[in-house]
Amino acid sequence: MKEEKKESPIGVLWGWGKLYHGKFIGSIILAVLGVACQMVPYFCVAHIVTLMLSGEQDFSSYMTACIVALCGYLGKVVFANLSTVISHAATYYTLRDLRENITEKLARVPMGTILDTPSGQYKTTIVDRVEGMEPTFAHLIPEMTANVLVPIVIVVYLLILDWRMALLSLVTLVVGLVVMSAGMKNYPVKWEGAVKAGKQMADAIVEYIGGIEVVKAFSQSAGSYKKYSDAVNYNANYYVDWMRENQKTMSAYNAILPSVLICVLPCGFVFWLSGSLELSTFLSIVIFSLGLVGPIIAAFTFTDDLAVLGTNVEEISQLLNAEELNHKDTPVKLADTSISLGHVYFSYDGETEVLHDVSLTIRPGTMTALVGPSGSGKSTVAKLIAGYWDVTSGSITLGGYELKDIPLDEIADQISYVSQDNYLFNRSIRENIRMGKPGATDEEVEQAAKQSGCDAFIRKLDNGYDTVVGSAGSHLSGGERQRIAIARAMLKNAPVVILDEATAYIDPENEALVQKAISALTVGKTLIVIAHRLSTITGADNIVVVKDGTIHAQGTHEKLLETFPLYRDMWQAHIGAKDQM
Ligand SMILES: Nc1ncnc2c1ncn2[C@@H]1O[C@H](COP(=O)(O)OP(=O)(O)OP(=O)(O)O)[C@@H](O)[C@H]1O
Repeated sequence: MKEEKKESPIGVLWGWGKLYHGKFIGSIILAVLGVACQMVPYFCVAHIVTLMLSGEQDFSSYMTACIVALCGYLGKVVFANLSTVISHAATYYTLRDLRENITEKLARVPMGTILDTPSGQYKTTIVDRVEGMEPTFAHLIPEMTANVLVPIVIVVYLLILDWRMALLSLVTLVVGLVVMSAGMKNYPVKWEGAVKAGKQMADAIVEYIGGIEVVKAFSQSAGSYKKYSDAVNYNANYYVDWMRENQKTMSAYNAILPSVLICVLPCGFVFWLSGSLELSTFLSIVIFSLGLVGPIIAAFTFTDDLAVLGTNVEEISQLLNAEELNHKDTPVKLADTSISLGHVYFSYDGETEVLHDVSLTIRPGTMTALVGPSGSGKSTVAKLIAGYWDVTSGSITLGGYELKDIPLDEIADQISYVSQDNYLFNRSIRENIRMGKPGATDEEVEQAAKQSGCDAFIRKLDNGYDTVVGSAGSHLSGGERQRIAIARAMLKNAPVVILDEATAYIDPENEALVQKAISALTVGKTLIVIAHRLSTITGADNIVVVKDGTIHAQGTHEKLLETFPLYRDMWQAHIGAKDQM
């Protein structure tokens, strides 16, 4: 098989910034001009030395050289700053686009991929790793290019002046490079380990904070905190060990690289004494050699960034290239809201099959209830219909079209999925409800809240509809969160509504109200309900009994009571439980 050629990390990076190539190229040109100007004072000093040695007495010649040197210095300051400003603008726009692309991508990958990844990892990639690209984009690209290019030009000039001295000025550079490459040999591997340690730490802290209620309730703070503190300690020790390992080579490198004169001076004296090197050339070369050091050291400071680039780019690319849900983009015209499942098989992990040969027809405008023991696969069926995952085999159609032929946003427009743990964002109640229909007026939002029976409790809150609900709606009770989620779905007014245990948290006092609201919401709609409380679905047009990932029976409440013992048992258990309440 032909192996696909992998693009270099710099190539990938350059591709990410393609909208801003003009700016990046501009910043490189300005940075080159800046470093070139930085070298001007060295030329001027060399020129002054030559003038002095030649016995020049004209004051204006010296002053001209000083003014040119000053201009060079000012030019360096202006060009370097302009380059930095432009490269940073291009960089932050690129990082913004990158983050937006990642979040857009997350909307297109199967829910399973997202749920199976600890949220700490997403935070690390989207926030830290993307931010880690800043030095590369804003500094490495313009500054390293400039700090490498200009010394090359100077070395060429030195070669013209005296090739022996030019080579001697490069000796410490070459030795420094060799020492550094020995030290950097394991850098990418080490950085990969550091990334892993960082991720472990992020996962541990996200888990600890997320589960803090459980931790407190079960007095396990020592135990669960240990996982976090272990991760933090591991991370710190990892960096300390790494630093210790590198200390000798880095010290040697730092000592060798700037000491250019170590060869230039003694050998220069020998050549001068032997008459093969002019004094003015010798002194000019000494001055230029010293001038070389600054840009070269500046260029070498980016080697760390270069070494970690591969790992960072790989991590971000993995997210950007994650497998997407298999859906077409061409809009379709759905005939109606009929839904049909044909011989559907499904596995979350590719190993354990959760649904086996499920076939089901849901007519438009009807109510279908999925009932069955816990873990039987009811939510899985509902989520497959909502397009959260692709089926492993078999087909699901909506309005006559295969689900995978309908664009994802069109499915989202057609279906409202209300579950028992609908997420509320840390914004006002008004904004949370408005998510059902962006652009809805305040009146529409309040109307939906009234219909879902939450207007009264919202008005009792200090800030009414403008009350901020806290992280994940933590300032509200389970039942309140639930009703807001129902209001959101009401506002959305999608033709297909899936209620996955949506009334689970509603207290008996509100249940009648919410049931009434749900009835109003679902008039003329295709409704799929998953309910443990069978009394809420006795009026369904079709009740589907799911057990062990297959459909065991379906029909009306009366028909199932008559013909299907498992349903009869479930009904008896439900009635019994109600009686005991
Ligand atoms: N994201 C997931 N990844 C892996 N397995 C899952 C996932 N979600 C559910 N499962 C498994 O799939 C099976 C069916 O789960 P599902 O949630 O569909 O059942 P259910 O009938 O809706 O249960 P309940 O009534 O308790 O909500 C279970 O064995 C469950 O452990």
